[in-house]
Amino acid sequence: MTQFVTTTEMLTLEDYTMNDFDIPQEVLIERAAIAVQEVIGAGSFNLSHILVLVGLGNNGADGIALGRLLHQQGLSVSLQFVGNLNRAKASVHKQLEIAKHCGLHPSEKSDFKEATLIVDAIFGTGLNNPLPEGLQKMMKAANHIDNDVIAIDTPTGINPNTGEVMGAALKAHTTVALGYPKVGLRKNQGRKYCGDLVVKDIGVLTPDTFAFSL
Ligand SMILES: NC(=O)C1=CN([C@@H]2O[C@H](COP(=O)(O)OP(=O)(O)OC[C@H]3O[C@@H](n4cnc5c(N)ncnc54)[C@H](O)[C@@H]3O)[C@@H](O)[C@H]2O)[C@@H](O)CC1
Ligand SMILES: [K+]
Repeated sequence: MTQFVTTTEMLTLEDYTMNDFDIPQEVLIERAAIAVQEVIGAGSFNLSHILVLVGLGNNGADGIALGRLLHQQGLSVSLQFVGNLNRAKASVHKQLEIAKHCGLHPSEKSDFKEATLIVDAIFGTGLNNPLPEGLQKMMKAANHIDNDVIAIDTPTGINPNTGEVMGAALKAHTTVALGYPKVGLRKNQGRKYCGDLVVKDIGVLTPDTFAFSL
């Protein structure tokens, strides 16, 4: 049976992996990106133009790394930041530098309708408040466009612990859960918004003695 986790449990396991085993965060981010790239490759998505919506935390960093891998595959990729880059985590700046070295630069506002596939890398397990109003509008508008959406880890706007919609949420065709799926994906609206749930190992380690709460 699939093991679901709370965000606190996921953070504990990520810290254990990075601190007790000295596995750098960049390794987990790269593996997250490769995992989503594999799901995209195995699916029947239209890859004519891929729009990656990038947030300011580690979920965004996963998205930039994925965008870079898809760009290096020869695909047409736009990276669009959601929020002010000046407030982004160090992991986002680091991934952006790498992407730029590889020839992938962030785009100004993109037309969602031009994208045949949207990657949702705005918020993951860090979402802890209702989405800002502007973002709620963007999510509602995007839900009316008929293109596939792949969510990295969780669909943006879904509370990863309760499955509730935090103001608005982006409906995914497929959600690629990293390490373990978060419990909100099987509760309330979380189940509907995540679409097909694919769980991928990204090398997060779990102590033998770890007591899962679910
Ligand atoms: N912890 C790690 O080192 C790893 C995390 N990973 C990825 O990182 C994600 C979690 O990353 P983060 O903890 O950085 O969080 P997110 O990237 O989900 O969110 C970024 C930040 O946004 C802020 N925020 C939350 N709700 C908001 C709201 N409504 N309006 C505005 N800002 C808001 C919070 O300060 C949060 O830290 C996971 O879902 C996964 O995709 C993976 O890359 C593996 C490694
Ligand atoms: K996401």
